[in-house]
Amino acid sequence: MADRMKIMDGETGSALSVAGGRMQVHTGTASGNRGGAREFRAEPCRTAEARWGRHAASLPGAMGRRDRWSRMQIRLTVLGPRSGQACDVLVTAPAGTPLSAVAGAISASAGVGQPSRSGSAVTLHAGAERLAPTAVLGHPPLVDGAAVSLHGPADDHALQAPGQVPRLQVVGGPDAGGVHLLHGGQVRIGRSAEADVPLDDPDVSRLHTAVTVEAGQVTVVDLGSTNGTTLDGLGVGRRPVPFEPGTLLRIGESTLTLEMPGAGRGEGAVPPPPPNRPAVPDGEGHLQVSPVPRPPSVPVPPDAGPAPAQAPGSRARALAKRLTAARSGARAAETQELDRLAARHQEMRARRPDPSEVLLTAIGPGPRLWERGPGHPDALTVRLGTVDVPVAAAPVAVGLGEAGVLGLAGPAPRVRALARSVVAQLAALHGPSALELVLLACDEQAEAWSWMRWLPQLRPAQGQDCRLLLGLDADQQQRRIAELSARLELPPPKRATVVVVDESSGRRVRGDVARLLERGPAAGIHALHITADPQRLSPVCGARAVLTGEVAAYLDVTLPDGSAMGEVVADAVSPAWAERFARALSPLREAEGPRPRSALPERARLLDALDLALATPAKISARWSELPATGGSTAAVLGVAADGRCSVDLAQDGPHLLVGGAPGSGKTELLRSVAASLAAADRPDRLSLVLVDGAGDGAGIGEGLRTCTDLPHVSTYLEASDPVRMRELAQALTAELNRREDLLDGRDFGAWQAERLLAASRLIGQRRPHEERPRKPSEQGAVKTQVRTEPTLPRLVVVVDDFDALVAPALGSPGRPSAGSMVRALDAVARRGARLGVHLVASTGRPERTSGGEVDEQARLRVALRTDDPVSSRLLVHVEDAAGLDEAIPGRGYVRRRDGSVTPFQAGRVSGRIPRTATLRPTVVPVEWQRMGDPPTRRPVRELGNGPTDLALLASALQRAAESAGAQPCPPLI
Ligand SMILES: Nc1ncnc2c1ncn2[C@@H]1O[C@H](COP(=O)(O)OP(=O)(O)OP(=O)(O)O)[C@@H](O)[C@H]1O
Repeated sequence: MADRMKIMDGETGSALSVAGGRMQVHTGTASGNRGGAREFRAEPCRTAEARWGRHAASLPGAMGRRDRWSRMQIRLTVLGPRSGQACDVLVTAPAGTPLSAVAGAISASAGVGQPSRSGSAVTLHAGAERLAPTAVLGHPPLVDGAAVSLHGPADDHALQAPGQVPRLQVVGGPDAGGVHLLHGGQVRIGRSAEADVPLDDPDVSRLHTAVTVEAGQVTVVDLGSTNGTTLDGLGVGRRPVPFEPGTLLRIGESTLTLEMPGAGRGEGAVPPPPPNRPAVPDGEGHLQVSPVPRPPSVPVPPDAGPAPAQAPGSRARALAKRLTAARSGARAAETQELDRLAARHQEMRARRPDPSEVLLTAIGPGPRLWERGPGHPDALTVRLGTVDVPVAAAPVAVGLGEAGVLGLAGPAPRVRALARSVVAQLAALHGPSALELVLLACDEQAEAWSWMRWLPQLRPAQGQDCRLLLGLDADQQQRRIAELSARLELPPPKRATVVVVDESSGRRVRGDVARLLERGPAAGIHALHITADPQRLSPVCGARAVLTGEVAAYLDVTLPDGSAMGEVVADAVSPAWAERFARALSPLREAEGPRPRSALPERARLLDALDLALATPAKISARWSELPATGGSTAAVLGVAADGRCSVDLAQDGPHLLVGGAPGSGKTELLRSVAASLAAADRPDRLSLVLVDGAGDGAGIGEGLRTCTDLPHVSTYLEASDPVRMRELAQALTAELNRREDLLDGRDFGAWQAERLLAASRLIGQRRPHEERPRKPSEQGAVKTQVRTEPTLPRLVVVVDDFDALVAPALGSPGRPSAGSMVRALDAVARRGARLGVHLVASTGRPERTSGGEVDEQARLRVALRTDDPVSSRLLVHVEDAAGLDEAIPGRGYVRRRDGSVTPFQAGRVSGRIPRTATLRPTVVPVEWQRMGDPPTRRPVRELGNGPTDLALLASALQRAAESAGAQPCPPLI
């Protein structure tokens, strides 16, 4: 356990330190305050730590900015010194941490050395790049999904865009998706490992074809292959022929194209593609890609019929007949029709990106990244392969929206290669806000899907109890199916779900998959059902693609309209391709737009909301010194609203605040937060707090308002279980009201304060006309002191928890005999207080009991936390919404102001333990991806130990600030 920590406040020079269980608040020297330390016996708490990063990141608006302690979390793969040895690790560290801080732990995770090994003694590479120890975690290349190697430079699969170099792209076939840069000279393509461009295509010879780049010209020759080479359908022999961009090079079942970035494509050249999308590092391991609202890249011409790829096979065959007729010299009109068709297919190829385009889209990130939202015409449409009818390499695609369930069948390795291509298209073209992916596969197939662990769409975004939406064993499968099944009755959300159900090993996924496949599409849950045997495909598949042929390179496709197409060359991509694709996608995030108004954090820390995360005396003194000499502040921060801090001003919006809610809804905590934030707002000689625990339960440790008594502003604390003191306080409160009436002599508190301010400024300005020189600061200070020595009247805020227990005390409760006098005194405060600078902040657990009383009537500021019923909510804030609030989120509520507006907010917590800096220490934890579908092991929510709370930290800082400002707390009322 790390038991030493120090938090410095750079602005003020103050510090909080915890060492050996003792907490010290050191007064800063930057503002000239006296140095010193105040001590608490404290056990550092292990659990409060987890909240820190989450809260800081979750606060919206002004408080949602990433502060200097924001947390960075990335998943990396560590490649060990022996090839093939790799493990994933989760690295958590404060943003800005250098690699050297975790290099030792990273190498230890691969079984090399000790975690404590100095970072500079470890050499790490990301691809071919040697990483400097000063490389910053969370910034490229050390972002989510990166692979770092310990054994020297790794194969540079360059997760960067390929830039302006000519490249060969494998656009179709059994090993599609490759992007090969042509730097010059000869490049041999073949099945052999010796080939410069190896292709896993059984119909390709070991060394099949060569492409040569020389003096800016690109040529192609056949290297004596068995099955020959064609370029746009024309045979290529041993003599080099020019290879033009845009033409199709066919070898075996593979199709390749040449791309020459920056170069035109001859006559009628295609305009250069749009530039890649900017991906801005957020310093926390991700790259933010902003959405580009634009029409689909190639709009469908208005007069165009349905895309041939989705057209019935008969239609395609008819088009082919017309092609033949035209070739044999038919009329010019037919030729025109052909040209139109060719252009149309060019468009279709662009709309149905081939696997190499899909890879470039992820790596760029390319202009088409996540282009398809819910209304996009090609949403959920995926390319399955190509067919040479009516023109070469026409893409064949199917819309999952229409099909509902797409069945893919064939021998396991081949069908998974096809499925990889389909899933990759979905992930490249639909952002995580438009698409959720879920994987259900049996244990033994899991490894084949390991690449999916990097996809952002596989992360749970709807509160699912897991770290990735995986169902790899019976338990995970049942959980995922239960989560999805719970949505079957609901209308489809905007965000689609695609479930990948892999049963190609012959084993069935556990759970009611049949029901999910049948009813899912109507609820926006689509599926890919993958089997080895076509007979085992679900009968509800709306479209099917069955691998055929000797080496399962072709597809028989049945489209949603029932039409069929044969001899489709399947798009298939390798596991290595998929891994590279998914890692490129892993760090990408959709840049956050403005937070929706309804979005509130589940937890909020009051000190963050007060902008006092480091509550140091100097910071508080500086705040108080900005207040006018007289008057003061009655601003109280309640917590966080959707657009930032949620605060109220008792004097302006009140004068009184009533808080209601069911047991456990967070009333007491909110009252503590109000007391704490009032104290932070003004000096204890100008604002005095009287605390009353109406249910008399303040004796328990950490209970009631007793925990606030260290605030220097608290002059009086009372438990309602003491009838004698209760009667005394009731009398004292009434006497205080009378005293104020006399002093103010008919004026109200605000006017009296204004008069004092005027008198003070007169006093300061009195001698000015006769003076030859302006007053020195020391002389002004003397005048201010003189103003202060006149009779002062602090604002008084009476905070009463469980007011309902005073109104209707339980039979036999010790305070019962005096409760009536107390209620009468509080009623008087409610009635007369506004004019006299006396405010009431009261909570009620039974609004029906307190409703209609003076306190209820006079409280213009009203809060409803979760209520047991709509009636209580209505009694509190005139709307019923508080009855629907979640029990699991204490502190969530609505505030109603004088003007009738009702705003949801999350109350700031002040009794929580101070977040420890220990969590801000970098950690490197190995992760087993197959287990990421399990419920995450959570730190216990219960706070352990009795470490210092935020409230104690604030109270200590306030006491020091009050001392250094010479602010004497007000005398007790009793
Ligand atoms: N804003 C908050 N954020 C996080 N936790 C909170 C918040 N408010 C309250 N809680 C937690 O909820 C629990 C109940 O809070 P609290 O005692 O304030 O509720 P209450 O409404 O006063 O309950 P009761 O009427 O039973 O006294 C406590 O464990 C507290 O720590």
